[in-house]
Amino acid sequence: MAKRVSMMDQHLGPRKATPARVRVAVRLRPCMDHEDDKTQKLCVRGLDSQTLEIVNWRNQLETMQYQFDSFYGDNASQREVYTGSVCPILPNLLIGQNASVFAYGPTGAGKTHTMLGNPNQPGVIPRAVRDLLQITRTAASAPENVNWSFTITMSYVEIYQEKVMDLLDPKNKDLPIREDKDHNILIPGVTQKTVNSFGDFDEHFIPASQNRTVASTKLNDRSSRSHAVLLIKVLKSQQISPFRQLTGKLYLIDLAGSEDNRRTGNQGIRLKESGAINSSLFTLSKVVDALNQGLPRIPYRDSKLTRLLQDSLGGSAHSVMITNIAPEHRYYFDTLTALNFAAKSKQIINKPFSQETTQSAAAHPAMKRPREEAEAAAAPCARKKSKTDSAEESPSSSMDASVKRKLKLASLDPGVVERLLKLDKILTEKGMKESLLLSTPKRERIALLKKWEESQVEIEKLKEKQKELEQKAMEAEARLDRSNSSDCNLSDSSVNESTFRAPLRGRNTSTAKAKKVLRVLPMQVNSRVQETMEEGITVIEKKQRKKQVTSGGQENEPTWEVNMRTDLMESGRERILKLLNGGSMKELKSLQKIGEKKAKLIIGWREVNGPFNKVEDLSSIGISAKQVSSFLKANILSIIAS
Ligand SMILES: Nc1ncnc2c1ncn2[C@@H]1O[C@H](COP(=O)(O)OP(=O)(O)OP(=O)(O)O)[C@@H](O)[C@H]1O
Repeated sequence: MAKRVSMMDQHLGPRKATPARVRVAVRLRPCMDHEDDKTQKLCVRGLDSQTLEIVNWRNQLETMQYQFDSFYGDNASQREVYTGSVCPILPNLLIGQNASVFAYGPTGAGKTHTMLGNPNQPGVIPRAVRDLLQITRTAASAPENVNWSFTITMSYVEIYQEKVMDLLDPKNKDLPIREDKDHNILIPGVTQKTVNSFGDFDEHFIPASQNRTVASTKLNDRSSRSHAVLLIKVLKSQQISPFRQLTGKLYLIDLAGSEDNRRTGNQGIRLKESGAINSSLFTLSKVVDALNQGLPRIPYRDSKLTRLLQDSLGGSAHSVMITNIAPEHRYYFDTLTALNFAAKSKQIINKPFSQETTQSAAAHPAMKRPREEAEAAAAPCARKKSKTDSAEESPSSSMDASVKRKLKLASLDPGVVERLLKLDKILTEKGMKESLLLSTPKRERIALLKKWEESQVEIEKLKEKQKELEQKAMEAEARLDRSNSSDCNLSDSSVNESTFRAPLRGRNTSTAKAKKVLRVLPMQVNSRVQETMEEGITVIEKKQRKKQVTSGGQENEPTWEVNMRTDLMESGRERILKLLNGGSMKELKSLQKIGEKKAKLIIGWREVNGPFNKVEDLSSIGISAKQVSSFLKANILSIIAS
């Protein structure tokens, strides 16, 4: 669970201080004009390490003075700027606080030079990364951090024409910017690379920088056409319970310069880019004004730039703004605007807090036993970030990856594998090879296919065997019927077994184990008595007094009389009575000649009057004596047979 720890709560000595103001530094670039013109055209000069003056355009004989946290003159080195303004905020990252450094100023004033520099004069970005690596290494070896580990990751994006583009993976275009419940600004889906050494950083950063949109204008040969944002995350994780995690984020931002298009000579796409740049910088200025005036609504959402800087301006970060200015007279109004913006920005108060989370012991990887790890890996939706590359908050990509990694195919049902194979076929046909569900190593896939084929053969064999058994059962039955008919010389009008309901209905020709079957065989008209398979039971066809012919001209079916041993009759009667008094609806319905309606009547009667004393009491619910008698006979036969 994430929790905010305010600076007041931390007992951090000097850092226990009050909310942090945005620190503003101004850097004056050297004059780039010809030597001869220099003195005449300069409009700004430094007075000390914090103060500078600029000519008052209303009165050339006057100057206006500005004071900032730091002022770096035209001969200040990259190292001075870095150590004076950026280096002091880096330790905050190790205690889970955010920091941001952004270079602001008109086009051609030296923002990219300050942030990036060149191989001979490295700027803020390479210096900060190098120092962070060093600081975390030192911290990791300190005795108080013996149970902590440190991880550094990087993401790099540009905001080009109001679109967030992933410079580490240019395919990732127009990424969203979101805010989590703790008001942290996130870029879901942005590429994140782990940085273990400066070599790692170079490897990712250099090609990514080449992806940044740069073009030539009349004021700058290599003018940035976008705002570039490098995000460095420092994760400090406790390796023992309670597994605290501190996440500090450092934003290093090289803003595009404000442009006066009468002087840049921009046209077409350059003009469009310039429009987007100026509009986002105008929103930035509105945000600063709103913060200074304490307005209830700060228009962060009016541009992608301000949305991304929400943490840094009036938010949770320790922020440093380096305002770059140019000394040449032709830049006068740009410089004045930049200085005024810087002056009002320094009044902004941020409220840094530590971003700390704790993981339950069970959830921490160190506490997972191998089996739990395997289970976590097998869970299709489980999210596990790769050690080197990952996408921040990217549900779809991580889901795809986890499905590929975590489908434990060897343990899948062959039917599932078959369906997956079919799906893969469809995906392949649609050209979506990267989404294949069975993207597992070839060896494993072949083994699975083999297993699946074997299962199919096994299923076929079982089906064949079942057919054979059914055939045999039918033949045996036919043989029995033939022998019965020859022995008894019986007619086709034999009593159908279906006359006996549920208890006898269990006869299944396909089951190998034959059920006990009662065969009631009709006698011939001459009243021969047939002993049934059950000892003591005889079934006799009643002598027909007269051949009855129905109105339809059909002969009536013969009726039958069952003679049974008295003791069998009595025990059957007892069992039926027991059923009548205690049987459920379903059990009652399983009795011969009892349907739903009668079963309901039986239950209702016994609820009101108590148990039946004898089966004949069924007459109380409207069953005639004759019906009771045939009910008894039919059911006694069924019960004996079952
Ligand atoms: N302090 C400095 N020392 C030496 N050269 C500098 C300094 N600052 C800027 N320059 C040079 O000035 C030129 C313009 O600088 P840069 O490209 O950094 O400007 P920018 O503010 O980033 O412009 P844009 O907004 O158009 O991208 C570059 O050639 C750069 O090397």
